[in-house]
Amino acid sequence: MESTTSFQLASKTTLSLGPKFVLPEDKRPNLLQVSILDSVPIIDMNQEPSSLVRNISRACEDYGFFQIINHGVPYELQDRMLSTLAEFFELPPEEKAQFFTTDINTKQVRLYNDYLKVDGQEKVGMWSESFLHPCHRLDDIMNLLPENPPQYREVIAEYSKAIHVLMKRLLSLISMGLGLEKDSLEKSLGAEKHILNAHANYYPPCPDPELTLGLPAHTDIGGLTVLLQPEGLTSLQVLKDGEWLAIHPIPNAFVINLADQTQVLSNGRYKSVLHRAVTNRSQRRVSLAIFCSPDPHTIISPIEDLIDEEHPRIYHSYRFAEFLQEFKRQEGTTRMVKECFQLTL
Ligand SMILES: O=C(O)CCC(=O)C(=O)O
Ligand SMILES: [Fe+2]
Repeated sequence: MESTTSFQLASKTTLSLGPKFVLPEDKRPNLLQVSILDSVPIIDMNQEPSSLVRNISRACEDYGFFQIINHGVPYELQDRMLSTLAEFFELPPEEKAQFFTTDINTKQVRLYNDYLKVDGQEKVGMWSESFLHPCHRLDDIMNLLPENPPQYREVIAEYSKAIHVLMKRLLSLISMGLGLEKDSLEKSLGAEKHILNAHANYYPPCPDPELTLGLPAHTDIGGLTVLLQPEGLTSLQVLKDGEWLAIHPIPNAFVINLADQTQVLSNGRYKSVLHRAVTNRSQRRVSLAIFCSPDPHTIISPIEDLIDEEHPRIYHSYRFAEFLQEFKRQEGTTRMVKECFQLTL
């Protein structure tokens, strides 16, 4: 068994912030500088189709992030999903240990503690645990998923099915916003071959949120992300014009963000932006991101209809497996993966 269980979040008591978790000054969150004046748009999915497309398109261009309400996924299911995840993360460490791994190449189901390399070497652990696994075509991997809590497999199956429907609807609205056929983005992400991954995050209460981060600044690498965050705790922040903006949770809403492949497919018109999670002193927080990504064999290339004299091609074509390889190579850094596939103009 690997010795990666150093961060024992199963404990409900306040953990001490050992030096392993303290970021150097220039990497700390600087919470007083987070803007409270602006946040990302809130979009009602029940509005008239042409204004819905227009509002989503504007949010994609200006922020790369938005929240949606009236999306059709039952509130009760969201609640059940988050409490099931909390139960999982709070299992005794011995029971969770079977999922801990640092093997990012072969393990499909992974529990891990994210980190940043400081000065290119030393690892500073993030104040979180993350649990990642595929959540589509679940029959193929069901036996690898937790048996405890006993409802885990059933709840994740029901939840991801509902999110998959929502994801397809969002992809078609985003395609229309780009002036494309409604199935264009989904097709470009490999049509039926696309993959859904569940990325659950657990942030215990933190004795000093100024010294550490829950998740470091990153962009998501797939095509589109649907994030469920709990009510009452503001933790997610997004970078806009060099400033961090907080995304306050709204009851019964999802946070939607564009990920790297959509930035490339849209030839840079829609942005996949940096975001991070900060910690809080008082309560544990659980969030769940569902990533929709291409299969590793899918060729990703800016969509031809979005390239013209005024908008010359920014990225070259690549197999998604190459992107994943570069992503892994940059582990522990504030990754700049899509930049490696940019054409030098
Ligand atoms: O916990 C959050 O709000 C952020 C999660 C996130 O960015 C991710 O899972 O990629
Ligand atoms: Fe993310």
